[in-house]
Amino acid sequence: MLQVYLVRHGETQWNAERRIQGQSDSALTEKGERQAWQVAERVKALGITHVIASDLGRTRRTAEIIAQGCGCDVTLDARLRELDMGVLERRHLDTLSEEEEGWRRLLVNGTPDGRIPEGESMLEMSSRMHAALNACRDLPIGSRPLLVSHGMALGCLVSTILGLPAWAERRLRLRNCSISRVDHQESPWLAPGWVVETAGDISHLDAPALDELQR
Ligand SMILES: O=C(O)[C@H](O)COP(=O)(O)O
Repeated sequence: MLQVYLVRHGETQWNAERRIQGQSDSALTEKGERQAWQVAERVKALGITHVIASDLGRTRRTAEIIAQGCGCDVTLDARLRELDMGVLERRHLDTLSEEEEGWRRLLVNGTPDGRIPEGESMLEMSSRMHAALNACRDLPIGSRPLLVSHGMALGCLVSTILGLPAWAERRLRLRNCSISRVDHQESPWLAPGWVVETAGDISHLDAPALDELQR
């Protein structure tokens, strides 16, 4: 059975500042680097064969550290990027106007094509995240990949695997450098396809980790 590990990148400067990142980027903090090393330590005995990461800087750096621990190379896949937050990227959460907050609510209130102006919908993100996950099934038999991605992107992926809507991701805390695992099974009785084995595990971290909402 194919097991795929899902890791959210380490804490970044903008995570700490509560600044919206989306497909913009900021560097890992010292804590974020340490978190990535703790993931590497945790997974190095799991027989990871591939480390595949969103091509944004924060996920690439996290993946480089994990790959060093696992003795793998890093492969980049832009489909694993965070939601494109359009005109609100780089903005501090506490500076948003009522109208701008309304745009964010469109993402999570079930509006099918809800999006921030110039941004991406949750359905569009869900589609590319599933494509990236399903690409793991084309890896050689016996592969054990680890994907490095982002809070909303991974929350949306796990939620939709569970049969929840893409916007349910707000109900699932995936903190910085949390580890989740999804398995692909063939059993027709036990829901064939992807199943969630674990979600949001942070037991390997030595200090509390941020959720991007920080509330
Ligand atoms: O700030 C954002 O865009 C998200 O809420 C969190 O994104 P991240 O998981 O890439 O930090």
